[in-house]
Amino acid sequence: MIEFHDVSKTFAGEPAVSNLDLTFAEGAFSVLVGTSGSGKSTTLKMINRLVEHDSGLIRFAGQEIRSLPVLELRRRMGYAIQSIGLFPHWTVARNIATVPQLQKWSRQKIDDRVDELMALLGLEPGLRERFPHQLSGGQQQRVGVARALAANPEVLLMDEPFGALDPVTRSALQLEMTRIHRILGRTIVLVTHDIDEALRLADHLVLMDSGRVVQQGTPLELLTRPANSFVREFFGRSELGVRLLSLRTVGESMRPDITPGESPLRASMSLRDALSAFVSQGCESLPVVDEEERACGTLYFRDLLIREAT
Ligand SMILES: Nc1ncnc2c1ncn2[C@@H]1O[C@H](COP(=O)(O)OP(=O)(O)OP(=O)(O)O)[C@@H](O)[C@H]1O
Repeated sequence: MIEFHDVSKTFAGEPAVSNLDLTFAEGAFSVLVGTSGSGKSTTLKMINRLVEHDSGLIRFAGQEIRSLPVLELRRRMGYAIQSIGLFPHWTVARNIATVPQLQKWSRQKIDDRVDELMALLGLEPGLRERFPHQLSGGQQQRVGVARALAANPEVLLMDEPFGALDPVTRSALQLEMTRIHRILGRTIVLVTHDIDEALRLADHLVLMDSGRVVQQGTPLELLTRPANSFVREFFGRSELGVRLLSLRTVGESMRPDITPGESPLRASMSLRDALSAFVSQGCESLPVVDEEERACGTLYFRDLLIREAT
């Protein structure tokens, strides 16, 4: 869907990103993670040409992005950022409808789309005519995401979209994003410096440092097969997430589908023990049995990393 070939960018002679080779697959939830100043935002902004790359090639749906008119490119990509940028004197409904209005959709189609997106993002219909300052931070972020999705973009680009939120609201919105991604199957590229957020959301995780990709792959690959000591130490800091896993059971997090497989987990086991089983077996899902050894569901590795906001 989006490919980078040997892409570099410097600002005033200082390299911001160097020789990036990346593929963001269609329908995948890709997450760029790394320390401050590692080049994550620059990478994201090069996709919609808010930042122009100096060298190399970036393709979107097979076409070199510079061969597309910049407005067309941006119309095909939703963009949601931490500072939200809602228009303060516009209602929630009008903010969400920004792009459809520019594209001159009919009033009815816009109204229907606003209703649909508010429901999708868990925004009460009563908030429709409110102004941004009359919303909580979490509600504002939801409106920002709804606006980015309004015109059915092929790609959703998100730059620290939950950065300013308290941990509980942040966790709730992360959960919403995984649900929305599952429903819409849209290609998402998200930037964060939060390790637990990255592990929870990503299908494809890209770890950056000093403008370079240090390692990319599934979260499980990066956790279990770190390419070097930097990767190991970086994820070592997510110990807190692992500790939290010991508070919850497999039964609470499994899905009801029954899948065949050896070495099943017990529903009463803690997620921390389940994590050890995933790591030692190097697989993405494991069957679950109840106390009578009857198959009762499947635990997916990625669901381990989604914490409920309770
Ligand atoms: N417009 C700009 N002008 C000059 N330098 C810039 C500009 N944008 C980014 N940089 C520099 O490029 C490097 C990469 O910045 P970038 O914002 O991509 O990093 P980041 O990983 O997203 O960091 P953070 O998590 O702190 O936002 C940094 O050294 C930054 O100072």
